[in-house]
Amino acid sequence: MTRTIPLIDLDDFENAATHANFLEDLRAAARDVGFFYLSGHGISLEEIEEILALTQAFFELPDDDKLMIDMINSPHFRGYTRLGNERTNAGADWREQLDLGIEREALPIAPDSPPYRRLYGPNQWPEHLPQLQPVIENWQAKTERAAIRLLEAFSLALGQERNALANVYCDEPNHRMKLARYPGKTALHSSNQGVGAHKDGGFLTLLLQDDKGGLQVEYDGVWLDAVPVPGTLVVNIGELLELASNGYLRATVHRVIAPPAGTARYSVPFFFSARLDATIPLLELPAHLAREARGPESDPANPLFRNVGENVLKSRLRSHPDVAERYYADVLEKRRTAA
Ligand SMILES: O=C(O)CCC(=O)C(=O)O
Ligand SMILES: [Fe+2]
Repeated sequence: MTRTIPLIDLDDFENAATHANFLEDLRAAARDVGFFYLSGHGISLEEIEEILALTQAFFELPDDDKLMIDMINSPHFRGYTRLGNERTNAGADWREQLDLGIEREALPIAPDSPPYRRLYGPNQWPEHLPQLQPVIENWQAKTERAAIRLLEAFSLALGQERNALANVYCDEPNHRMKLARYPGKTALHSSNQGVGAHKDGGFLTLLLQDDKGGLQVEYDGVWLDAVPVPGTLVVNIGELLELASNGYLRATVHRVIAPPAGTARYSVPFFFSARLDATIPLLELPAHLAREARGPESDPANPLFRNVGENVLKSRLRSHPDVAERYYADVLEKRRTAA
């Protein structure tokens, strides 16, 4: 049994000489640890440095600038979240962040529209950092491309057609991302929780982290450190891929430990999901893989929904109770009375 997080090179996918081994390594990495480092993702070191520098510049803006784009202004869960205002696994997280999604107009909402339609809409951009928007849009395009290539590779590795999952993201792939800053511990805040233990809700997460470390992956009952590897992204499986593969692949539990006093850690997670109106298919696995599929995990505290919009909305409502109360009171009320 390995106890290290493997490295996968996406360039090996398109190369006839390495294609078959690549698929086998990908399947094994995703099945075993559920986390891997990714190179060959098509993003240059300059682009990585550029987005990390702008992430830092964003958090160095005066508080007033950041609070002007507070997430509480946005029914689409876009914008700035102050330290301590986000919750994971019933604890307060210790990071500040800017949440971003696909830039588009809000959809018209009718009384019987599914609530997840409220998730579509514009971002909130900081007025005094105009360089940010083009850099984010470039990052979204590049990571989306890498995520789609990976999903194609996963489909093949699971014995499917290359585009077996395409109809759940085609035309309208959906994703969200954030810029995050984890401050070091202080006398006032000595908890270890940067972000509490959780699974990601989408298909795949492609995360850029700086060189500080602190990301940990649960593997066979122990926490493994996802030690930073320069130039790579860290990829993990989300709940939608767990559902599609009938639990053959598992959405991996992970967390972030707060950095030591006097330092800060920056990260840029990108969460690739699917059309919000899509339903996740159950892939028919070849017999030798189907035998090893455990079924999706059933956790009453975290139900997994095949309806993409519902699954995405579930984690948004849980992470940002203040935004939920303001714009989704009707949904919360319905869930309370149904419970
Ligand atoms: O910042 C990180 O390294 C991980 C963040 C994370 O797991 C998340 O936002 O879902
Ligand atoms: Fe996560």
